[in-house]
Amino acid sequence: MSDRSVETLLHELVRDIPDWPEPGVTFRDITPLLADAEALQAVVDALTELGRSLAGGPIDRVLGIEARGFILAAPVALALGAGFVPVRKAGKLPGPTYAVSYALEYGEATLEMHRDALAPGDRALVIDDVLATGGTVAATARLVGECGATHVGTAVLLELEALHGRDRLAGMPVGALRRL
Ligand SMILES: O=P(O)(O)OC[C@H]1O[C@H](OP(=O)(O)OP(=O)(O)O)[C@H](O)[C@@H]1O
Ligand SMILES: Nc1ncnc2[nH]cnc12
Repeated sequence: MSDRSVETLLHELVRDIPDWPEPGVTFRDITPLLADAEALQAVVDALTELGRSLAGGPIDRVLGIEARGFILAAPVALALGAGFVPVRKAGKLPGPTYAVSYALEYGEATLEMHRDALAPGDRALVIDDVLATGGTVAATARLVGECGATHVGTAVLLELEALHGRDRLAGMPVGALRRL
């Protein structure tokens, strides 16, 4: 366990990259945080607890969103004793999928999930690194709904409040370890 709080770790170890991937965007780079063993353990523990409290009940599957979400969601799934489900960018999953297209802070994307990844009634927790415009989480919640499963919550490291993602996710249980 780190002596530094999760808030402090996120402050110290997430680095701002100005004008990347395009002018006007300040990219929040989590790679220094991932490279610090204590910090990585601390944020995985904190996301696990946040996810548990958002869900307020059983969690059958933890969904990780490609690519940075994968890194955090798999250890959270292990900690919760739940299975892991990858939500991938278009064209990467081999089986029949559901697909949803959405807009990002920088550009557009399509997310896919295997149709049989969740059974009707499954309770799914979503884990990602950054909540920005909310498009990614909204698309993922739609994929969960397509399976007849329940989105019990989304937990992220960072919420970029200026982009008002939470407005788009009204009514969904969403939590962030740090708000910027
Ligand atoms: O709230 P939004 O505006 O939808 O943005 C948040 C998403 O943007 C980033 O993913 P990106 O598509 O850049 O993928 P990456 O993890 O592969 O870098 C980030 O990891 C979130 O998934
Ligand atoms: N500014 C940002 N930094 C890192 N990831 C992001 N995803 C969307 N906007 C982002």
